Amino acid sequence: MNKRIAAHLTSLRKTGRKALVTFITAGDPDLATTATLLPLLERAGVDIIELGIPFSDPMADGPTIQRASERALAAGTTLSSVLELVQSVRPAVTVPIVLMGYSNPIYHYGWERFAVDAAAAGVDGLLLVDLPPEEADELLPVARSAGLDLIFLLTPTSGPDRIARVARSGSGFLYYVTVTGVTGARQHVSQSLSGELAAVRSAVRLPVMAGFGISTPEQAALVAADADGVVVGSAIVKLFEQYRGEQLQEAVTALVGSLKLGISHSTRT
Ligand SMILES: O=P(O)(O)OC[C@@H](O)[C@@H](O)c1c[nH]c2ccccc12
Repeated sequence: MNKRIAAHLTSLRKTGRKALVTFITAGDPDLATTATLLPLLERAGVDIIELGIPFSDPMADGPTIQRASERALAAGTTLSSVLELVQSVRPAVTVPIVLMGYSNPIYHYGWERFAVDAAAAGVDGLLLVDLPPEEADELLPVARSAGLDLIFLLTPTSGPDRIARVARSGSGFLYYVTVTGVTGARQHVSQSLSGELAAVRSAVRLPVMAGFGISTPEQAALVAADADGVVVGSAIVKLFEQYRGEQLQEAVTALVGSLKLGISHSTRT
């Protein structure tokens, strides 16, 4: 269990607040921008930072995040330089940092070496999109001993056995993917989401963060009502296609602020 994630989510729950989790790709458009944005995201109100490790074949990502990965790879971003970046910004960022990625680069880096190096850099959690609990037998023990939470995904098609398996293997929080398909802003939140989230939350002890397709404060408020927090990625990453420098910082701050406000108006527990 990672102390930073558990402490932060417990304090939110005790004060009846919902978490805002945001995703950006490390190295998009360069690592200097990422180093500036991580403390800025915390100041804007983000509770957990998801930091994407750019990958050449991001099969779970829609076009917006695919293009972010391409920009980061074009800038020469590597797994090692992402870990160095986290280490350099860690003193300025108190909220948890969760690395998001695909298992291939981590496998080549070495499961145990990665868990040790990531924890030493100040990473709090890891979500590997294409590594279900059944294939995490090597990573789970070394992540646990390094104090890294392994976060697993649930989807609308996850049955009771799957939910139990993911809840047993994962720690920190569970990620509920609100729609079937890839990441990317959607027009509407699924009508069945509320019931699905209620069912998952009653079956697991871990906090449940819901993501995919959330791009407006209204959508964030709607989803937050039935989850412990919401995840927003593409709507933020889209700003990287339009802005750079100070303008990007202002745009990210404004969007995060509006999402945070939307979630704070969210009702129910
Ligand atoms: O981009 P969206 O639709 O706002 O969804 C969040 C998502 O981008 C982020 O959590 C994420 C980025 N890459 C992923 C791969 C799998 C699951 C989740 C992710």
